[in-house]
Amino acid sequence: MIIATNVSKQFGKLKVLDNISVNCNKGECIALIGPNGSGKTTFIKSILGMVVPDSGFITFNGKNIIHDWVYRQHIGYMPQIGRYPENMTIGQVIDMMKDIRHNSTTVLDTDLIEAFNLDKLMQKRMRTLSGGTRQKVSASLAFLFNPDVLILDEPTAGLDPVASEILKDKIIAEKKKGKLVLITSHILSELDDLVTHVIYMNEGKLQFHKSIEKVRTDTGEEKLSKAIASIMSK
Ligand SMILES: Nc1ncnc2c1ncn2[C@@H]1O[C@H](COP(=O)(O)OP(=O)(O)OP(=O)(O)O)[C@@H](O)[C@H]1O
Repeated sequence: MIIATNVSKQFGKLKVLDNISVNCNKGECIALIGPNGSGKTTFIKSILGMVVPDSGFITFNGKNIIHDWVYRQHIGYMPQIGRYPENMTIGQVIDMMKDIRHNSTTVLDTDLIEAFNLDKLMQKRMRTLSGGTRQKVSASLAFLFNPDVLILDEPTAGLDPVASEILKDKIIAEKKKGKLVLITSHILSELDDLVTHVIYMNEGKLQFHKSIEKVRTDTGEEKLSKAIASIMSK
C-alpha cells in the first residue's frame, strides 16, 4: 500500500532520514518508535508529501506520490500539534474541512465527534479550547472522511483516560476493517493492544521493522515497553 524505497532527507548538515526502506500494508497497525529527533515525524511528513526527500521515493498503491497528489484524499492525518484558524469555531473548522475534502462517494464517519461529545461544543472558538479538546478535534477530523490510511502522530498526548480509550477502540475497529494505521507514540504501554508491527528508528536510520510477534519472541517480553527497553539496552 505504502512503500518507501531508500528515502533520505537532510536538513542542513543533519541527516534526518538515512536510506529508509519500508513496506506498509492494508490491515496493519504499525508503531513508529524511536527517541526524540530520530526522524519519525519527518518520515510521516514525507509520506504525506509535506517533506520532499532528497533521494529515494515513496509509492502509494503503486504510484510514485511525487506525480500523484490525489493519493492524499485516502489519508487521514492527525498531527502532533493541530494548527487551525484560531477565530473559527469547532463547527466552522469541521464545515470548512468538509467543503475542502468531502465528495459525494465518501460516507462521513462522525463516530469520534459523537463519542467525544464535540456536538455540544460546536460554537466554541479554537483559541479557547483546552489542549485535550483540540486533540479531540484533530482526531475527529482524521477519521471523518473514512480514509483507507490513518497516520496518527502522538494521538493520545493530552487526552484524558476516557478519551484515550475511545480513540484506541476506534483505531482497533478501523484496523479490523482492513485500513492501514501508522502511529507514533512515546507511551509504549498505550500501543500494546493496537499494533501488529513495529518500525524502530534511531538517528534517521531504520533499526528494524518487525511483526509484534517477532519482537516478542526475539526479546522474550510480552509487553512492548519491556521489549523495546530490552532491545535498546543491548
Ligand atoms: N523543517 C526542518 N528544518 C530543520 N530541521 C528539522 C526540520 N524538521 C525537523 N528537523 C530536525 O530533524 C530531526 C528529526 O525531527 P523529527 O520531528 O522528525 O523527529 P521525531 O522522531 O518525530 O521526534 P519527536 O519524538 O521529538 O517527535 C530533529 O533534529 C529536528 O530538529
